Amino acid sequence: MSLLTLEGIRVSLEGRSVIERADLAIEPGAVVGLLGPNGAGKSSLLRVACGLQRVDAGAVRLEGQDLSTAQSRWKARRMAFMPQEGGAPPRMGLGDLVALGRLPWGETGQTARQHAAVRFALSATGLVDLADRPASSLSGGERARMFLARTLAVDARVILVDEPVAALDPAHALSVMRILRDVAAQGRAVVVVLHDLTLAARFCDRLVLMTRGRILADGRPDEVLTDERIARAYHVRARWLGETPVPWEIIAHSDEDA
Ligand SMILES: Nc1ncnc2c1ncn2[C@@H]1O[C@H](COP(=O)(O)OP(=O)(O)OP(=O)(O)O)[C@@H](O)[C@H]1O
Repeated sequence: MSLLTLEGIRVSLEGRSVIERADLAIEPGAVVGLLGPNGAGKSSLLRVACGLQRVDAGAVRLEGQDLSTAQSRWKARRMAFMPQEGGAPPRMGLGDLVALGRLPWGETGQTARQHAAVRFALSATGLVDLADRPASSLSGGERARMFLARTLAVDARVILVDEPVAALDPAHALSVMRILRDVAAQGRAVVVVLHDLTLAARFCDRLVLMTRGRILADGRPDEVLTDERIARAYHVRARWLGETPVPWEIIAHSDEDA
């Protein structure tokens, strides 16, 4: 059974249609990459998926239950969302901010920080040594990893992340994509908005390509990322040079064996 389904979603904002019609079923165990040019509706669709965006038509179901009638704590324990803009970090330490991911479980303060999910999130994002730093003192990339860590700390079965690697250097981008794969392999469903087609093709099991509020294609990376579709969606020409649509790809950290 799908963990998360979006059925016949339509959204308009300030009189403009933002999502024309979208149907999506998300299964556990997979990383789904949500792609498309700026303004295609990716963030709007993620916000719909986690119940933050009102819809004009359609329904979202989480574990078969209509999200609009689901109890908020039930929802918050099952679904974690990392928005594109994490906002200015409040005046607190990084470790405490990541521990906020435990709030849906009724844990606060030190008990939350001691939770295995928080320790896992800090370690997976490479932030253990920064846990006592004020969140406001972090670099853009460290901050992005902190917000991802807070999302992972929820220990939710559905993880929705909007552009988690946009601010990251290649090594950290690689780490984050591997984390997403690892958590999906634990039987979770991961939906990740990406602009990097190389990372998307390499790490996602499935890609959903959006343009102008519609889903243009949905399938395996090699099925979705055709020259014709890349041109249609992004208005760029891509040349397929074998395994990936670019002549090189980042394959591992430099201290790892080839
Ligand atoms: N609050 C709003 N009011 C009016 N229009 C909005 C609002 N939020 C988003 N939009 C519009 O909806 C469309 C889709 O926006 P959305 O943020 O979902 O796109 P996106 O695919 O995530 O883009 P990007 O890659 O630039 O992040 C855009 O044209 C945007 O201008």
